[in-house]
Amino acid sequence: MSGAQRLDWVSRSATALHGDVIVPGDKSVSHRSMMLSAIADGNSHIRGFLEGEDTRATAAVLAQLGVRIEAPSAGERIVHGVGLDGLRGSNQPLDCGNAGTGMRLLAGLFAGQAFDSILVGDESLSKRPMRRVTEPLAKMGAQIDAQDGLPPLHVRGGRKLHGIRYELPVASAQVKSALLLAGLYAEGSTEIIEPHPTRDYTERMLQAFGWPIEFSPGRAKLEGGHRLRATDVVVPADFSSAAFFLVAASVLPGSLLRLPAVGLNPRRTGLLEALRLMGADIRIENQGESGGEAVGDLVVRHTALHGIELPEALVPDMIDEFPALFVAAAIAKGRTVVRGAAELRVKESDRIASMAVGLRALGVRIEETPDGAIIDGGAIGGGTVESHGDHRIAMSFAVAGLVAREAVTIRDCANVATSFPGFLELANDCGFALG
Ligand SMILES: O=C(O)C1=C[C@@H](OP(=O)(O)O)[C@@H](O)[C@H](O)C1
Ligand SMILES: C=C(OP(=O)(O)O)C(=O)O
Repeated sequence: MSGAQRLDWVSRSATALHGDVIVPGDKSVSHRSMMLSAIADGNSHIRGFLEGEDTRATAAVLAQLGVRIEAPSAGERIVHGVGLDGLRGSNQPLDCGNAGTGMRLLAGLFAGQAFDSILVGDESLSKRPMRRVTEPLAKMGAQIDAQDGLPPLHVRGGRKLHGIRYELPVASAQVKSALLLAGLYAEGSTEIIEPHPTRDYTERMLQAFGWPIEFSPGRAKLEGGHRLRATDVVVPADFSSAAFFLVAASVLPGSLLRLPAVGLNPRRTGLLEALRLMGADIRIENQGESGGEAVGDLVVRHTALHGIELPEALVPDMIDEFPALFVAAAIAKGRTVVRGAAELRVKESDRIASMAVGLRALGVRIEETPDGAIIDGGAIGGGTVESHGDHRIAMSFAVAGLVAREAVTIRDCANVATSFPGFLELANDCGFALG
């Protein structure tokens, strides 16, 4: 995030990780729960809401547009829905912070409003491609102005939207969700076809709020002209946050961790499969359902990992877990090859480049390819690495430091608060030596 908040961490080798680690609420589900509650009729109660900067930015944008949001306790929100057409325009820019999910979904939601909105973001978000949403939204009749396809986005109000059938060129739940949210305001039906199924939280949550929607893996279809009914939402723990602990306990000898009640939507758990292919010992216990989502306790024990050729089909199901996977690969015995993951280059940082530069600084042999990397595992040395303003890069190098021969200094870690407030404390509570 901003230069004024620069915060460096040092991660040192530790003996073993033990205990229960309760990770915070899911970021994707939290964003969506706030957006749908805001435009529903009636009051929705959200539990497990992620108190991260990304999801709080989404809540602040909706509050700026006239939605009353109460926060009776941490992770709890009561959202007084204003109905589908109840948002009121603001003459101030709407700040999405660091959140690609926030900006892209809100662009879809605001495309059908009567008022203009200007969506802005921080330095990292200001470099992220927005044509993937502005172009298909324009096909629906929206007008969104951007310079070279980058934020700020000026979403023009008062446009009449119509549904489209759209085949996504890249697997992206954010693009799919932006179009579905615009589809609520469109005449006729909006149908999205995906090249590979992506997380279906928007579809499930629309259904929970009473909007008729057809969906199956890789396809979703809805029509305009209905209403959303307020409902209660229980947000599961975020698998992407759990991921750092899955890798940490897998690579550090003697470790045994339990991560209770983690969301296990199959479109999110690709890393579980990848780590198991590498030899990891991760079990699921107490499997059940919470708020319509599969949840379970993840129990992870140290085992020696070996390199793999990552099956490309797993890529969309673990799209946010590659920085953590790269660390596992750097420690595993043998070579790991990742292909088909070019999307990593347009996240909060270019995650292939950020990891390659950082791992090389720690003495790891890694070769970048346009859509992945080839990593030769072995010992990790110490050194200094940059987070590149990217929360997942920062946390991944904190994991690398656990097994490094010397201390690993990670520059600029304040951004961790975007998705995982309290990471440092939780990590140290289970045995990290991070400060
Ligand atoms: O829909 C979502 O909540 C998300 C979708 C993914 O992005 P893409 O849609 O760009 O793949 C993911 O990387 C992001 O962290 C959250
Ligand atoms: C890519 C991510 O989020 P977003 O696109 O919302 O910034 C992430 O959290 O890894």
